[in-house]
Amino acid sequence: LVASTAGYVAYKWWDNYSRLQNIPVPDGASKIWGHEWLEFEDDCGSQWRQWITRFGPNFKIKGAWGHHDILCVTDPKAIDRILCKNAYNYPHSAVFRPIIERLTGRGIVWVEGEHAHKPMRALLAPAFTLDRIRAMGPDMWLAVNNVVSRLQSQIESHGGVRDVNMLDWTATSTLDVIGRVAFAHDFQQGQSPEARSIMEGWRKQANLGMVWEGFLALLALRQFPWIGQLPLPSIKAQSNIKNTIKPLANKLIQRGVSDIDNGRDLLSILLRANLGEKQEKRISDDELLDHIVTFVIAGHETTSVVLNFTLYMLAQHPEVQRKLREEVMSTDRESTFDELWSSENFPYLDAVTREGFRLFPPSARNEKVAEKDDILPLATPIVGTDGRLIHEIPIKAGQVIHIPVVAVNRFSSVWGDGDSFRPERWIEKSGTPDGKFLPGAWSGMLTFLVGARSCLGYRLAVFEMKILIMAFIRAFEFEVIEPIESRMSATIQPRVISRPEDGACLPLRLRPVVA
Ligand code: HEM
Repeated sequence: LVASTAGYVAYKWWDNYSRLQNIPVPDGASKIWGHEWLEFEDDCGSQWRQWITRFGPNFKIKGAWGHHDILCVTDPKAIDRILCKNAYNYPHSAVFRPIIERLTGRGIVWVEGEHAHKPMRALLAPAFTLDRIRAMGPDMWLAVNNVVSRLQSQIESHGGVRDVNMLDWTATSTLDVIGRVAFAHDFQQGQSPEARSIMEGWRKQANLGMVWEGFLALLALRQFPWIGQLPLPSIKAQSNIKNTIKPLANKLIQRGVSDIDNGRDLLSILLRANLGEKQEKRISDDELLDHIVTFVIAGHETTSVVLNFTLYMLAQHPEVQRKLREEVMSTDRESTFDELWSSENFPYLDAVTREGFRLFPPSARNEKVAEKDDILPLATPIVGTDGRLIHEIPIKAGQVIHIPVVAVNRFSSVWGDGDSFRPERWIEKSGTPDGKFLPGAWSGMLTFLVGARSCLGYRLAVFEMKILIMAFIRAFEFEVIEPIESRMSATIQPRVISRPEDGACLPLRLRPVVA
């Protein structure tokens, strides 16, 4: 026993020693938690930005519980290698795969490897073309208007001003939109039992992810993956959303072909495409349902996160809010995709939307693991611990890599005043990298990632966000009640600084807009 323990410790030491030699490492690592606790505690990338300022765009951090060092990468050429040029060598970390399977089933976010992922993406991509998204406009407006009207009536019945936890309303509106556009389902402004169950399930997961216990649970799963197979209530709860959505979508499939002939929703589009395929190339109903669950999960929480923080920013910056309202009140029409997609008709709405997506990427950090040895080229050489310049970083198989999306999106060297909410930068164009910094990434930012596994629904998300902001700003004035911080969880969450025990929360004061 002693000999094998000593052998294991020696192997772990050598494995870690032989990785990432000469790469700078910040001080202040805990013997037990490495730097991972500091990373977890971070408020929207400030810790990463401090490390970047001190050690340059690429450095390593110590892993918790003796895990090997983790490489943090923000160099654009290295990111291009990981996400674009050699993307299939960098799958999601093994910890997340079972969680993704429990959440969504074996859909496109779960699938790994070029041979499995590429054909699946080719199958789903035609559901997200410009024409498809264009046709979803009326359904999106219907869902958003219903939620806004319900909120208006509540506020009127309370005498015209009300303090509201906006989290409830943003989650409701994005769930209602995705219900309609993913599988023609009406979640009844968050009132149906299924909607309540989905939203409560998410809130619980988000709250757990923000606290010490959630951090510990992830470390335990990484160290002892078999824990994920135990019948623990918190692990079983991860399947609740999938188990709620699948029967609802299945009903639509069972209604038969005639009903889906003209459907504009993603399920009808996929069903029609599937029926057009030769028998041997068709996918099963079960796989189709996994895709729909994936769309609902990928599209619901993410969009509500960006909307939460954008509304908070607007509440914090009344002058921006007033200017935006002036612009969106210039018409009371339900603007179409073509009117909203380009920046020409509503330049300020476009600028506010981009600024929200830039500052608050729901997935603040992307984690990848190298499958095979590789070499990461660097756009800018870094100074190694021995003082010499490093032009490329050799990567060993199994290396865990963090891409701190939120820090990349806020780089002051790229964006100027990167931490400030300043929509004007998109109008002046002076403070935007115009796609030169990360070629191919939407608006030069990493919010939707870039490359082989970038977001398939980004057009839908941007269109939806503009409709949501337009509808809420036309209807209400937003005021800050208490200062909010942003916390890392599966997606970033707002929390009242003075009341962390409340969990995810966004109290705002709302007044109806008088036309
Ligand atoms: C604010 C809104 C959204 C953001 C910020 C966002 C962001 C992302 C990111 C970062 C990924 C990559 C995940 C990873 O591989 O680690 C992703 C993938 C994906 N997203 Fe989105 N997303 C949003 C909305 C949507 C919507 C509305 C849909 C569709 C209904 C959607 C569908 C997908 C799909 C299908 C993938 C998997 C792509 C693949 O692996 O090939 N997303 N999204």
